[in-house]
Amino acid sequence: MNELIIEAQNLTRKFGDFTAVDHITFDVGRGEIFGFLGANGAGKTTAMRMLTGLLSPTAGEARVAGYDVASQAEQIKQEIGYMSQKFSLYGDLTVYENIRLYGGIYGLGDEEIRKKSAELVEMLQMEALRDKRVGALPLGWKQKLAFSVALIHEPKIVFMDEPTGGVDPITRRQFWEQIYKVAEEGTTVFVTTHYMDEAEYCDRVSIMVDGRMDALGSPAELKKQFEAEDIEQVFIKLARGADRDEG
Ligand SMILES: Nc1ncnc2c1ncn2[C@@H]1O[C@H](COP(=O)(O)OP(=O)(O)OP(=O)(O)O)[C@@H](O)[C@H]1O
Repeated sequence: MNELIIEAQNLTRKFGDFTAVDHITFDVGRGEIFGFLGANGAGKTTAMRMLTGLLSPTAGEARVAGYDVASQAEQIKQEIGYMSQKFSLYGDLTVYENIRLYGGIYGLGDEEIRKKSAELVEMLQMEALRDKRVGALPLGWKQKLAFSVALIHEPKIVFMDEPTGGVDPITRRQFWEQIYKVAEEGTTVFVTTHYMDEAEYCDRVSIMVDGRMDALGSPAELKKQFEAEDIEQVFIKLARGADRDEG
């Protein structure tokens, strides 16, 4: 594999006696699209919080973009983008205002923000919507905008937590075209999803069960290993053995 953007070794997080993430070991390369799957409560959010420097591990270690998650969280925040359904754009601000706001949050200068805002609005073909309130846009547009905004500071890796929830398959497919483009340009994409067709679009997929990473490989490798027709079947075979499912 080329340059490694994530290197996790026995990464673990306990809450009291409960082990939410249990010694996970994996690498993710530059420009790779890495799918992070698991049933509700499997430990995905906890693992992502550690990888983004928001929560310290109780054992093991991880480096993201070359920085240690436990001791260099501030440097990591400069190198990553983050997008989730729950935490994202400001509905009361316009498209343009959101872009400018995030440019500021990510530490870009005024001139850079002006340049980037114009580029993003054009790339998204949102010129006509520039001054519209984001709250009034269709969900699919909001998602595309949130993705672009997460990339405004040209991070090495973007973490996405169920980025396409709630939209139709065609809009999801269009969103994935954007993901491919960004990955081709060298940005690593780390994505959680509940849509099994999306898992098939990833270069590699990991499946978490009860805090452990029970499967890791390309979609083709996993289908072969688990003698399954598709990733959904792999997922079901693994999830059947799980103790936790809070869904
Ligand atoms: N702060 C906390 N204190 C105690 N337990 C926690 C805490 N955060 C998470 N957990 C527990 O750790 C386990 C893993 O939770 P986590 O949110 O990481 O799962 P998940 O895979 O992201 O699930 P979902 O898909 O529902 O978001 C769950 O059993 C959860 O209740």
